[in-house]
Amino acid sequence: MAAITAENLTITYEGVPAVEGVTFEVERGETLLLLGPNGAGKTTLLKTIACFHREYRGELKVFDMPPCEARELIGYVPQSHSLNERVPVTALEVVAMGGIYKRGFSHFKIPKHVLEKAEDALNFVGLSNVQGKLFRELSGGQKQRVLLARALISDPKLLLLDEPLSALDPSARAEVSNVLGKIKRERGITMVITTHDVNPLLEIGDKVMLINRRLIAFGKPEEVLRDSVIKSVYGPLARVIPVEDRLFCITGDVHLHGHGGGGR
Ligand SMILES: Nc1ncnc2c1ncn2[C@@H]1O[C@H](COP(=O)(O)OP(=O)(O)OP(=O)(O)O)[C@@H](O)[C@H]1O
Repeated sequence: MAAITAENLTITYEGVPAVEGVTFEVERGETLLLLGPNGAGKTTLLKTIACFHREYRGELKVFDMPPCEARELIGYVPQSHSLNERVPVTALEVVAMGGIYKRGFSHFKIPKHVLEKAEDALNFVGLSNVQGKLFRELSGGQKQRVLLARALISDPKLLLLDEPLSALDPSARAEVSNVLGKIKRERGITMVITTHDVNPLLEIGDKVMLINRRLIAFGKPEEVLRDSVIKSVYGPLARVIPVEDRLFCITGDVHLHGHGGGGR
């Protein structure tokens, strides 16, 4: 059974399509990198898989169920800067909240077993040393790892991550990519990761999907990341450069940060 199946999927906002006629499948345990320019429909597709947005036609199944029936199996990791940071919560409390909401607790007393799971999750992402620190005082890379821990606490079978590397410096990007690799290797969780910059994630991506409202290309990284495909979406300056045994994809402004850095 596939983790995600979409067939002729069209997603609309008040009747206007943001994603149109998309067909693809993600196998269990696979990591899919979802790539596309601004406004291509990446977040819309992710939110629809997560059951946050429900206006679609065509077929969409998550573990063979409609997305809203599969919610307990799905972890969603938003962009870290989309969180309200005025509330003074600690890293540990942010992680524990992932367990509380899923289990339907209505009051803000975190049960001991949830706190223990939160500690384990923070340990898994390498952040046990900051558990008592305020979330808003953490670095960008630490915040993103806390959000990963929060999603992991409810043992999801599918993790949906919206631009987990955006607004991070190269060393923080490497930190977060390493944790994503660990989640894939040690937990075997299926992941869909939206990104403008595919380069730091290529090591963990089994498949790449390029969309621009419609599906442009879907397949293994070396099948999708080809000059002609990238140029068709990002224009003539975009290109794919083979560097030793890996690919480097330049889709916009050129920022080369050395090995594992990001060209966009
Ligand atoms: N709540 C909404 N209501 C109406 N239209 C929306 C809404 N959210 C997104 N859209 C539109 O849907 C299209 C796809 O947007 P989406 O945010 O999914 O793209 P994206 O690929 O994630 O873009 P970015 O990389 O800039 O985040 C855009 O045209 C956008 O304006």
